[in-house]
Amino acid sequence: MCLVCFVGKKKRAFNDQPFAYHQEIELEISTLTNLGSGLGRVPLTGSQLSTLGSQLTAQPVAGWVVMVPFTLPGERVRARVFRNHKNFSEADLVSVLTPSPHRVMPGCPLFGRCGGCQYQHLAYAEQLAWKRRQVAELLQHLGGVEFAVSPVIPSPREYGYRSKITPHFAAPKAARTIAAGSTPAAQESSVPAAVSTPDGPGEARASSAAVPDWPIGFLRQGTRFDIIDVPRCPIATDAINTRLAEVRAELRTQRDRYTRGATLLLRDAGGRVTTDYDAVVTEEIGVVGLDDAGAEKPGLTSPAPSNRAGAPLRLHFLARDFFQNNPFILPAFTSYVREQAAASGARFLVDAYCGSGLFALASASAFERVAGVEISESSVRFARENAAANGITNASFLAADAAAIFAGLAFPAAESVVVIDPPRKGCDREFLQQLFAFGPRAVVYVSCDPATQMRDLRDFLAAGYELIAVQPFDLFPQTRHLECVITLRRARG
Ligand SMILES: C[S@@+](CC[C@H](N)C(=O)[O-])C[C@H]1O[C@@H](n2cnc3c(N)ncnc32)[C@H](O)[C@@H]1O
Repeated sequence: MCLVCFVGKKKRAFNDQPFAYHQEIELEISTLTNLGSGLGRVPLTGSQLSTLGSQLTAQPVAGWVVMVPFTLPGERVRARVFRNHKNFSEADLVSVLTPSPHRVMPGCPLFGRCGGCQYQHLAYAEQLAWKRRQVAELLQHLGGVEFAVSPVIPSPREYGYRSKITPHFAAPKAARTIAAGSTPAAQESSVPAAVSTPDGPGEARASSAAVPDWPIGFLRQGTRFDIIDVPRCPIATDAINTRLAEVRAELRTQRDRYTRGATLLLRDAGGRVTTDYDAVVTEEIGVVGLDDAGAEKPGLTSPAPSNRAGAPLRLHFLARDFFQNNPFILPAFTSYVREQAAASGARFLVDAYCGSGLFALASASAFERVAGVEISESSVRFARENAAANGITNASFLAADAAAIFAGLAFPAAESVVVIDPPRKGCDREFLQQLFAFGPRAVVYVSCDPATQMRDLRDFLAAGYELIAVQPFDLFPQTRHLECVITLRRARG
């Protein structure tokens, strides 16, 4: 049998093997994927196996893989299949039959419908444990090494930490009155019915009636174009949420002026929120690495970075440019990078992909000289200004592709450490070739995508570097994202 279902705006034949469209199945969730979805296996019957026939690349010995977002390891769930792939199926959660002891009430009424968060239903300590495990698995599968991963350093704030959000809206004319769960995309993957409690429908279903006809918010879970209205985002700072309410009200009064969709920026720097992409904002990396009793927080072995005069770093940058989005963890994060770099015994530091100078300036007091490279000219302009404004005189910055830093670099390789913090796609080949040709004594590789980081790790190992430390940081609580810092030392060559 072949149904036709909607995928985005195109009609596509539904592959009904091994499950029919919207067939309900029961399964036990065994693990979480890197995308934050629960994964379980369902034994197939002999006739299902023979119908699948040549489609199978391998016999699903342990059972057919089914991904069910918003479920947790150890849970038994009922799920509704909405897509079959070659080797796995995707299904929506219908109900949790046996809940995990780690299931908690999500902090956001839109959890499960908004595509932004994946883990609000999982106790924070367990989020950290799973993220650590995922780094270990990526190390093994993509990096090709078994190595002890340190416990994930938590964010001081589990909610209210994000200092930047970018909500979207479509052209008002294109927007139409929709009922949650009734759009084509939502038909394809309907809203999970029970993301909060095992037997309760949760807010997601309860609030399905009132949907504004001009949503301003984030992408709906499981879609690429459908925007869900988000009046408040609990992972963003309070200041952002206050401003968000004002911005949304202003937009709605001027609705007729918009002929196209757009993406808004709300950037909180020290409690002041701007929506102007070209505004100059300031972030202070305060000395907040101590808990209320004055003890150091786990993971911090020295005070947060400061300039040579001992004052906290104050960094300026353009609101549109890159800056880390969780300022509360930055003292621990930048201290760790500086300590790892300094522990190599190097006298010189290169900060590749340096943005407005975060790691170079936070580490400058531990080195004779630091040099940064960054492709964004405005970020480099601010990195230079930030050095001067913080009284840092041993830092220089180059506006160029990262690979360009090595030509003419006056630092001796044997006395140098390179900090790398590339975009999600990881390091460019050209950059790695130049880096290996230079051959610094150590590398501290910071990444917001451990998958590309572990892919690059193979090249480091092949080039004669050995892995010294793997330290994840949770910059993004309630989401599947994490930051990982790996330290490498030159072993030979
Ligand atoms: C993840 S951010 C890190 C920025 C900085 N380390 C920080 O933490 O604030 C990556 C940076 O790499 C820059 N970038 C992207 N491609 C680059 C390239 N080919 N060469 C140099 N910088 C690049 C981006 O502009 C961005 O500022």
